[in-house]
Amino acid sequence: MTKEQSESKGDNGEEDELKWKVGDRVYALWAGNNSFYVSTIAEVNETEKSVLVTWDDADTSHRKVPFSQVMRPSDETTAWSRARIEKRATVAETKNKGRCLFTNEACEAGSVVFVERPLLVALPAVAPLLWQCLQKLHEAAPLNLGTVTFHFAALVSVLTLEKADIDIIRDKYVPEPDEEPNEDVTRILKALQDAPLDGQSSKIRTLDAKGFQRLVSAWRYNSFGHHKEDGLVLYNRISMCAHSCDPTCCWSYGDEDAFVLRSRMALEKGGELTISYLQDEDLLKSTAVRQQKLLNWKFTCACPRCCLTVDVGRGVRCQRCRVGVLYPKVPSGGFESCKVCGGNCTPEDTQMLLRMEEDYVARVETLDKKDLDDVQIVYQAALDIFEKHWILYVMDTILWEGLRPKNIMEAMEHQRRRIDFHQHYYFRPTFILAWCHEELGDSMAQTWPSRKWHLQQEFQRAYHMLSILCGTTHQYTASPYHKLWQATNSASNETKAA
Ligand SMILES: C[S@@+](CC[C@H](N)C(=O)[O-])C[C@H]1O[C@@H](n2cnc3c(N)ncnc32)[C@H](O)[C@@H]1O
Repeated sequence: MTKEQSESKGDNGEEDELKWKVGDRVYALWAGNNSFYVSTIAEVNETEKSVLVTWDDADTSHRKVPFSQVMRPSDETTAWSRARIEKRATVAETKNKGRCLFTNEACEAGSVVFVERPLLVALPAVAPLLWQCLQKLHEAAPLNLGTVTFHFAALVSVLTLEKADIDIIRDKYVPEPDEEPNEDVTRILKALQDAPLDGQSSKIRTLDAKGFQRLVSAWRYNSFGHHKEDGLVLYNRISMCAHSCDPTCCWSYGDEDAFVLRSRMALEKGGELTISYLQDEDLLKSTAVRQQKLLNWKFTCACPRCCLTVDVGRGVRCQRCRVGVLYPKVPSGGFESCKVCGGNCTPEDTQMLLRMEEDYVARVETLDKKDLDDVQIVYQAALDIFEKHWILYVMDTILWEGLRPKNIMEAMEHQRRRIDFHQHYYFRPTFILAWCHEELGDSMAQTWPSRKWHLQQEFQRAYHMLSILCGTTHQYTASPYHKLWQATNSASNETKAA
C-alpha cells in the first residue's frame, strides 16, 4: 500500500510522500479483518509513522494505523500518472503470448495494481454526424463486424488524437500487421468523401485505407465495450494484459471511465497480470466452449485451466452405479473410470454420452427464458444424465431468475446449486459468486428472517468477495455490508469483523 499513498505529480514521475493531517478523511486498514474503512484522522505521529483514526462507525478498536495502511479516498478511483503506472507494472515479450504485463511488486488479494485513464473513449456523442453516417451505411448493408463501433472508434482516433497517441494505437496488437483494407473499410472511406462531417472531413478524406484498416483492427483486438453506452474504450497499459481463464486480476470502473486493475489473488513480485477477455458467466463454461469463444481474439488459450487434462465442468452420471460422476478427459474425449463402482464407459456409452451432451448444449442455447415450464422439462431430463455440468448451471440461472418472483423456495434451491457448481468448477472470487451469495441472503431474509446466522453468512461472503473485486469502498461492496449490519443489528466490532 505504500506506493498508493504517494501523491502523483503528473506524468514526470515525481512522487511525494503524502503528509497526513488531523481531520483528513481517509481509508484506513482495520486490523480486525484487514479491510479498508472510512475514517477521520484524529492524531498524526510522525516519529512512529502512524495515525490514530476515528472510524465512521464509532468502533474503538484498532485505531492506530501505520502510514502504509492509510489511503486517500480517491486513490482507488482516480487515474494514476503514466510514470506511476510504469513503476508498478512492466511490459515484457513472452514466448507464446506476445507482449504481456507483470507486476513490479508483490500484491495482496484485492489490492489496486494501478488505475489507468482511457487513451480514448469513442462514444457517439464525440462525433454524432459521423456516427449517423456509419449507422446508415450499416443499415443499408451490414458491416462484417456486425457493428459500426470499431470503424467509428478508428475514425474518432484520427479526428481527436495527437499523432503520438494515434501511434500508440497503431502499435497495439493486430493479428496481421500488413493487412490490406477490406471491403468495409474501402466502402466507408468512399462514402465519407462527400458526407457532411462538421468541418472535420479533411482529416478523414486524406486518411489512407491501409492505415484506417490497421486502426480498426487495433480497436477490434484491444478495446473494451463502454459500460454505459454503445461505444468503445481503449487503454494503453491494460491492452498489454493477456487473457487467462483463471485471471490473476479483475477490474472495475473508476472516475471518468478509469480502469481500476486489482489483484484477484495474492501475487509475487514479477507475477503476471492477467484479466479475462470473457465474461464471468463464460468462465463457468467448459474448456472447449471457452476456447471457441477466445478464437475471436485469434489464439488458443493455454492458461492453467485450459491445460487441465480432465474437464470437471462436464460431469455425467455413471451409467452403471448411478452414483459416481464421470468427467471427460481432454482432448481425447473418453471418460475417466467411476470412482464409486470402478466401472469404465464402453466406447458405445462414451459416444452416446458425448452425443447427448452436444444435443443438450444446443437445446439449452435456444431455450426461451420466459418459458419456464419448458426449461423445467429440459432441466429435469438433463439431471438424469448430467451432474456438475455447466449446462445445468445455465439452467439453474434461468430458473433462479424466473422463479424468484413466483416461488422463492424453489428458486433458492437453484441459487444454491449455482453456488455449488461455481465453487466446484472455479472457486475464485467473481462478481457472479458474490452476487449469488448476496441474493441468497436477500431471499433468506424474506423467507426465514429469524435465521440470522444464515443471512450473516451469505452477506459476509458477498462482502468479502466484493472487497477483493472492487474494494471496500465501492457501492457494490457497501450493499452487502449494510445488509450485514442490519442483520446483526449492531454497530459494534462484530459487524466489521464479519
Ligand atoms: C489485447 S492483446 C494483448 C497484448 C499482445 N500480447 C501484444 O503483444 O500486444 C490480445 C492478444 O494477445 C495474445 N494473447 C492474449 N492472451 C493470450 C493467451 N492466454 N494465450 C495466447 N495468446 C494470448 C493474443 O494474440 C491476443 O489476440
